[in-house]
Amino acid sequence: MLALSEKSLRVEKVSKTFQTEKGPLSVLKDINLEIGQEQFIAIIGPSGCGKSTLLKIIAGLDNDYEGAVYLGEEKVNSASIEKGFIFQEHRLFPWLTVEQNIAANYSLKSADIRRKVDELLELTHLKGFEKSYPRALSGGMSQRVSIARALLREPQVLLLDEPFGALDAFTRTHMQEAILEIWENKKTTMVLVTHDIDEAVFVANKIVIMGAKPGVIRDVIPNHLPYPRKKASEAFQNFRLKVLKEFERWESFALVEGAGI
Ligand SMILES: Nc1ncnc2c1ncn2[C@@H]1O[C@H](COP(=O)(O)OP(=O)(O)OP(=O)(O)O)[C@@H](O)[C@H]1O
Repeated sequence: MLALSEKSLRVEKVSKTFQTEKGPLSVLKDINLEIGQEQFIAIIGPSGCGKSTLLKIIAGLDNDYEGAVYLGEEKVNSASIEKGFIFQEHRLFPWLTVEQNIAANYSLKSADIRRKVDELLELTHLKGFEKSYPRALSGGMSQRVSIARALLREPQVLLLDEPFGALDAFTRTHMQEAILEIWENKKTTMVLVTHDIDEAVFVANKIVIMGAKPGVIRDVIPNHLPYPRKKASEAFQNFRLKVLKEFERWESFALVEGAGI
């Protein structure tokens, strides 16, 4: 794999308004965020607060907004291989095998691609399934194929939009461990959107709490729990409670704000 250069991600004063039938809908307001290389950020927030919208803007999939997003010195204004995007649903090609899905528009006949695909099959624990078709895979395996496909493009940043949301609790934990293994191995910057506070505390070293209407950043909480983390440990539970309290504090604040009290 190519060595990654020093590049941090900067979101500067990003605001976004959708034009809807009912008029303009302000979804994001003055979002500022600095994500250092090799950081693992989790973004949590109530439904509809603009998490996915923010992730799409960071990815360069949406360019119709105010403010700016920088990757290193460069302004992000289009989707590029520097930013891999993982959606909640896996989006695999059903007519291609696992290895063909990972290679996608690259040829497996190239020795370099073959070597990289083999390395990723190993890393994502898909060895033995390279000739299988998506219909024969579980949800967790399919999502690992999507992640391997993104990693083949050697992204600087992996943007994950609720990637494990559709999985059962057991598979979810396995996937959280898998993504941490990938992070450790590839040193890719990770930005994960999740509804699950446990998940955020388990994987991230920085937790961003968003509020809704319009979407704003309420708080950024560093997570210094050492890896590997144990969900049943006292330290984990204490920190989880701290994040939960913070989240609920902002939620009740938002209710009061919304009620105009
Ligand atoms: N293309 C669009 N046109 C109009 N409104 C939109 C559009 N896309 C999203 N929205 C609105 O913007 C707001 C934020 O949506 P977004 O999907 O970013 O929220 P979210 O925090 O990711 O939600 P969830 O956690 O439920 O996935 C919502 O009110 C949504 O209805």
